[in-house]
This record gives sequence, C-alpha cells and structure tokens, in this order.
Amino acid sequence: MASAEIGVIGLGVMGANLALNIADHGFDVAVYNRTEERTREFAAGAGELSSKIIPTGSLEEFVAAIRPPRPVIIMIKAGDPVDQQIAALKPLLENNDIIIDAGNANFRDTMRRFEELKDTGLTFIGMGVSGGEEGARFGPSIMVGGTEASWNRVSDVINAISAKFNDEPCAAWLGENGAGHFVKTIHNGIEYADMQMIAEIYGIMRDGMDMKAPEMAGVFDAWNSGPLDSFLVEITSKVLATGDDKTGKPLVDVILDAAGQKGTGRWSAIESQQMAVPASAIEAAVGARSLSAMTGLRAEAEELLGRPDLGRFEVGGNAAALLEQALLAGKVAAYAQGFAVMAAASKEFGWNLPMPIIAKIWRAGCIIRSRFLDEISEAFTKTPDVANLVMTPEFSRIVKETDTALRTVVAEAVRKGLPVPALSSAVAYFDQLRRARGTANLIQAQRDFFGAHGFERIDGKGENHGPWNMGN
Ligand SMILES: NC(=O)C1=CN([C@@H]2O[C@H](COP(=O)(O)OP(=O)(O)OC[C@H]3O[C@@H](n4cnc5c(N)ncnc54)[C@H](OP(=O)(O)O)[C@@H]3O)[C@@H](O)[C@H]2O)C=CC1
Ligand SMILES: O=C(CO)[C@H](O)[C@H](O)COP(=O)(O)O
Repeated sequence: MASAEIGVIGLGVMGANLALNIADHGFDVAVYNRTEERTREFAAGAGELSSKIIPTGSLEEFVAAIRPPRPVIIMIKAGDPVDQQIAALKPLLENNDIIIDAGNANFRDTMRRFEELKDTGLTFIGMGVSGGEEGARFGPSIMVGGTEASWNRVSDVINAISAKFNDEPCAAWLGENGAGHFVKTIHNGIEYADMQMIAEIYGIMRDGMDMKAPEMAGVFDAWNSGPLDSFLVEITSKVLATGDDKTGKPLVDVILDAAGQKGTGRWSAIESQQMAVPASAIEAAVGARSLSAMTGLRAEAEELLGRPDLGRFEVGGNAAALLEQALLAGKVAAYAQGFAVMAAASKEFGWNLPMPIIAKIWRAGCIIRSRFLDEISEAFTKTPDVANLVMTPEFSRIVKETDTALRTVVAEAVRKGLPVPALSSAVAYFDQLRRARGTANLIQAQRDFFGAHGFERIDGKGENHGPWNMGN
C-alpha cells in the first residue's frame, strides 16, 4: 500500500538523520539503503518514530510504498553512485515523480542530470544540505535548485524539516538546475576558509604563544560571545577542551595533522578561477589542506630546511583581542570572495541568485552559521546589487576597523615563521582591492613586449603597442 509522502534513499549519516527529521515532522517516509542491514538497523533504532517510517528491502518495494507523484530524496555518496542510483530508479518511477539529489554533488553533474531527465516526465532537483549529522536530524540549511514549479511541490516538507532563524525556514529555491548545488559548493568553500583561518590562529597560539589547548578553549569560548559568534568557533572551543582518554592529553594534540577533503572546497576554487573572480582565501585553505596531507614531505622538509624558530609571537598589548579582530577581518575577505563568485556564476548561468536570501538561509542550520551571516543578510538586503560585500557601509567599516589587527597579526606571524596562508591572502586581497592604480601596467607592458598583446593607455582608449627594442 502506497502510504509514504516521501522517500529517502541512503541511510548513512545524513540520509538516516534526514529521514528521522522528516518523520519527526509528521510525514510518512519510505526508506531504502543499498546494504539492507543498514535499513534494518535504522528501522530498529527509530524508536517512537518507527510508525512513520516504512523500511523497504528493494527499490521496487520502496517506490511502491510512496504515494504518486513521488518525491524521492537520494542522499548517498556523491559522483557515479548517484548516476547509478538514478539509472536504477528511473524505470520504476512514473510521470511527475521528483528525484531530489541531496548529496554534495558537483553542480556541473547536477546540470547534466537535469538535462538528461528533462524529457523523461520525471523532475530533477539538486539540493544542497548543510548542517552535518545534527543539522540533518534537527534542521539543516537547504539550498534548492530546479524549476520553481518543482520547488513548489516539495517546499512544504523541505521548509518543515529545515532549520529556523527567527521562525523563518532556512530553506529556499535559489534558481534553475545547478543553482542549489553551486551555492552549497561555495558554502563549503567559505567553510574551508573559515576553518583554515581558525586553524591559523590556533597555530599562532600553540606555536607562537605556547598556549595549551584548554587555555585556548577559553579564548575561543569568549570569542563566541562577540562578533565571531559562530558554530565553528563554538565547536573549536569544545574540541580544544576535549581530553583523550588514552593518553590524558588534549585530544587535539594526538590527532594527525592531515586534513581530509571530499571535493567541494576544491570545486569552489576551480569555479572561481573559471569565472576569473578571485577567491584567494578559499584557494589558500584548499592548498593548505592539500599540503597538510603531505605529511611525509613536510617531515622531510623540516629535516632538510629546518623549522624557523624565530621566537615568540609578540604583538604587545592584548594579543587575544588582536587575534580576534584579525580573524574577523579574514572572515570578511572569505565571505566577500564567496559571494562575489556566486554573483559571477549567477550571471554566467542565468540563475539570478538571491544574495540576501542565501545569507538568510545560512544563518541557522549550516556549518558556517553565525551572527556574522545575519549582518551579511542585512547588508545585502539594504544594498542587493553591491559589487562586493566590502563595499557595503557595514562591511567597509569592519574592514577599516580590523585592518591594523589583521596586518599586525599577519606581519608578526610571518616574521616568526608561523604559517598563515589564508589570513595573509586576506591582507593581500584587501590591499590590492583598495589600490586604484595597481601594478598590472607592468604586466601589460611585458605581455606586449613578448607577445604583442597590446595595452590601453591611461590617457586614451584603443590598443597600443610599445616601442620595445626586441634586439637588446
Ligand atoms: N556528513 C556530512 O556532514 C555531510 C554530508 N553531505 C553529503 O551527503 C551525502 C551522504 O553523506 P554521508 O551520509 O555523510 O555518507 P555516509 O558515508 O555516512 O553514507 C554513504 C551512503 O551512500 C551509500 N552509497 C555509497 N555508494 C553507493 C552506491 N554506489 N550506490 C548506492 N548507495 C551508495 C551508502 O550505502 P551503503 O550503506 O550500502 O554503503 C550510504 O547509505 C554525500 O554526498 C555527502 O557529501 C552533505 C552535507 C553534510
Ligand atoms: O558538506 C559538508 C559540511 O557542510 C560535509 O561535512 C563535507 O564533507 C565537508 O567537506 P570536507 O569533507 O571536504 O571537509
């Protein structure tokens, strides 16, 4: 008997919690997982929600359990598995059924899938979901891409299960085809930059100020009541306060310093380059994760080159306050870059991405949720067409107020041999951005010299060439 209102395929961390969240909001949900054992375990652990959950052992049974037109959420490993899953599902579905890929898909795959399914009678939605395990269970931030009509058909359930900020759902339709997954990708790119900058500040405290993890936990905890108030700062404090049962040391001290990455940060950097919109903080964060994973090379390099031991990180006065300001400044650069990349993609793909709404739906539920996003949403609401976040009155004020702190922290870290790739990229970004006459005049001259590429003069339009003397 088809009684479920919606189905979820994939009962890993995210799918299982999303299914429980859906059931918790009163919807009957059919579930299926490739490995049936996981479905059995999930159903057995569903407790009082089990009456709303229909576990199924085959795709046929799964499809038959959902009332047409069927919304089917796929929440499995991104990439080829999604194509395989769609191929297996397609012959079983009927006209008007909706396939919703909720994993971290590359938006280019989403656009392809959208096209492939366009004339089949089925509808495809690419839906970015953020919030990790807890978000999926109790309210994630949800970024939807597809036709507006398809969004209207699923918005009740998606709004219901999403996080709420001031009672507003942190879910929205953001545009056609790949829009939702693109925005989720940039969300993750910003997440990478945010995390990297926090890690750089942690590195300064640990290696430059000789602070121990519990002491740092207190500093991050205090920062969480100020302008840096955010989920990532909050969990950083909690992580730093956690001990290791085995050694009695802070757990963070016994974790291998090699960061994993599943692709979304890298895609953000690649897409920013494709669109010629600088996202140097995100790139620095991706690069730093890659270099972190080269543990053998780093050990050899330390041996060969020596690790600079240039003394303590000294900024005079209140170092914690300066670090807090520097982190805030770095965040502004990362978010300004992420939003600028989205603005360019919006034009290129004709999505008309609503920046104030994107900032709004990131205010709760997602990994980068913060007080800061409320300020961004306000800034974009007041000045929706601004070219760059830092050009808004609110954020230009923050850039000016935090400038000395960012510059001081980066300069002192560089002087003392403490790596700060993302924070230093922020200084360079701001310094280049606010310099009306830069140095690319020389690059233009060089290009013209070796390749006759031409240049424009400051005192007139049109292409010019220099009288370069190639012979000498
Ligand atoms: N974890 C997180 O914080 C977040 C994850 N995501 C995204 O959500 C998606 C799911 O992630 P998560 O729940 O963490 O992953 P898990 O590793 O916990 O679970 C993976 C799921 O994918 C299924 N799967 C893997 N390969 C295939 C395949 N070839 N065919 C069918 N099913 C397959 C697994 O089934 P089986 O049990 O049979 O192996 C399992 O249900 C990913 O795209 C991820 O990037 C998005 C936001 C946050
Ligand atoms: O989407 C997420 C959070 O928003 C996932 O946790 C994702 O896996 C994070 O990316 P990575 O694994 O590359 O750190």
